[in-house]
Amino acid sequence: MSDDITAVLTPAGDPHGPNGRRSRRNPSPAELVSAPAGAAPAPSVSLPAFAPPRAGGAADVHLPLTSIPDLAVDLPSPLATLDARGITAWFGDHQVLDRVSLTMPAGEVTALIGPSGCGKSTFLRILNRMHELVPSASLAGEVLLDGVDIYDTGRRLTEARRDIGMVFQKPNPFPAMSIYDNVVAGLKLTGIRASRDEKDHLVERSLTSAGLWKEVKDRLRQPGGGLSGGQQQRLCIARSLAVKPKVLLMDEPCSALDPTSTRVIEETMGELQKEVTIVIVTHNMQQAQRVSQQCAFFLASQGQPGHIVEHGDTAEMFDAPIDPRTYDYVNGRFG
Ligand SMILES: Nc1ncnc2c1ncn2[C@@H]1O[C@H](COP(=O)(O)OP(=O)(O)OP(=O)(O)O)[C@@H](O)[C@H]1O
Repeated sequence: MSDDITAVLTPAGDPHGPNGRRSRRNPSPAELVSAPAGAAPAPSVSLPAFAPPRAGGAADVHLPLTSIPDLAVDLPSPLATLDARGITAWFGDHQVLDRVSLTMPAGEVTALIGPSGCGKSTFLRILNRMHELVPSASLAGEVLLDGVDIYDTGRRLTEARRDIGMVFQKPNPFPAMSIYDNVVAGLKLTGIRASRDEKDHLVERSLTSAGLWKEVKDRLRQPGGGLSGGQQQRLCIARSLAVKPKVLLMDEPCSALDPTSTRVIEETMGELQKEVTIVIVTHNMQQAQRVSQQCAFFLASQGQPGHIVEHGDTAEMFDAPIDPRTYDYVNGRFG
């Protein structure tokens, strides 16, 4: 990526529509940096189904790159709590979540568990406004980051994405781009300027936090695609960390990895939670127990939309769940 790239940001428009539903808008490059490898960019859409037309349509706005002084220094982001309130979600007319409320406390790891199709990933994607990339998607409810609604019309989409990063199931570094450039890629795409020294510092800091620095410090100019799967996933974590998010969302981050790489990522999460609040979707009950302090059990039963059956302290959820369905699920009796 060249240094003179101009960040092209697409205004979010009004995410609220009639009936309290929020709906889709055009993807920006900042969204595409966090999109899974191989995922087709969301189609360019004119106007959301539920939002009133805006004069002039969704024209791109070229914003100058801005320097954010606190970004590239050692100061950690203040730990933040993420609060989802009454989240209901649809794909077209298909309701997939029903009034899901969950507090994900600052500095803790919250695990989302439940059978396939119960809406865990949809919920996760709502937490950083990726749900709206799907053309038919809409939602109702609030997502508060330290009390501020990330869907508020006064907040830029890129701001929400910077504060709430995402790591996907399949590692998705830019394969031909160097390890160094992979880490700093998010800066330009979120409109942040940093000096060479700041970038050097940020790369070392982010790779160290992601548990990868020692393995790659002598080959930072080699392509990210040359790393092993587990290393690539940690590179993606480093890329997310480079913009100093307050929350890191992880959607089955170890499901494509071998047990050794999985253990390294889990250890990395243990260190990371000191500087960032983590929400992880996992099908691995042992992993949920190992890495999380809070746990939420989702279920979509008998054609009903997904909802939370039970949530709370992870040890209690596994040792003494209140609901018999939770007991059955965490003991492998279904799902
Ligand atoms: N892009 C989409 N378009 C239409 N329906 C979708 C889309 N993505 C998910 N769904 C539907 O939403 C529901 C919830 O899916 P979601 O992927 O959130 O569940 P999940 O619990 O994460 O499942 P898994 O554990 O298998 O990943 C499912 O019925 C799914 O088919």
